[in-house]
Amino acid sequence: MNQSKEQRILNFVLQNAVRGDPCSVVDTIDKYCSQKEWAMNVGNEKGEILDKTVEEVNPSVALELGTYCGYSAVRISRLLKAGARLLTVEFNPEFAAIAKQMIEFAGVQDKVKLLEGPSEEIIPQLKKKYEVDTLDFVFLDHWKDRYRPDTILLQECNLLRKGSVLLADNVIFPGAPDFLDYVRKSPHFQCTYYPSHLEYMQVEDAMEKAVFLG
Ligand SMILES: O=C(CSCCNC(=O)c1cc(-c2ccc(F)cc2)cc(O)c1O)c1ccc(O)c(O)c1
Ligand SMILES: [Mg+2]
Repeated sequence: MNQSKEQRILNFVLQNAVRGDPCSVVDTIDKYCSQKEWAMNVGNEKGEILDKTVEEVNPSVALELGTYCGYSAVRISRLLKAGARLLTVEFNPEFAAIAKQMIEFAGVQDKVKLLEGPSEEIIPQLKKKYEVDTLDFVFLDHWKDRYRPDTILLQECNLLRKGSVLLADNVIFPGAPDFLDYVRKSPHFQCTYYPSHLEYMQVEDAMEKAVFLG
């Protein structure tokens, strides 16, 4: 049976990146996806905005919605301090299987917990089943029409505290207009807009940071 694009990306990493070196995994995925096959990783340009935000927050507990092949899970976890952890949620079992192997090859498996299932089911389980008190950082990169409902769900589940930082990918392309409208109009969020480009393309995109004010 012919391989999926995601399997081809993983194979390219297994054959060309350095095992246990997260930076080489990130660079190798970017090399493949910019030269061979486009894929919906956050990419290096928006990845640098992600890096700066993670370094600024220095989270003990981080959540990612939308793992895909594990590119941003590796990118985020390489910056986490000792003892900090990333919970990453993936809906698609094929993507989750690829991401698991990517995370293990990068050597960050001790920092990353991959949760398979829809975000709307997993978010309400975070406190009791995954022993989360509150989240310091949330990276939204899953279905774009889930950003707004899941942001509301995070608040309803008391998973945000004063200063919790949300960072959303693709707020311009494919776009998350209802999320932007919600956080920018809400008195509970302080928002910052970061213009950028769609990964590996010269198409306009952007990221939005929304800090929870309590
Ligand atoms: O992961 C998923 C769904 S697939 C990934 C979503 N991401 C995108 O759709 C995505 C798409 C594009 C893009 C696509 C076509 C273009 F022509 C141009 C751009 C770019 C991105 O950067 C993206 O992130 C999930 C669903 C439900 C859950 O509850 C859950 O936890 C996870
Ligand atoms: Mg994205």
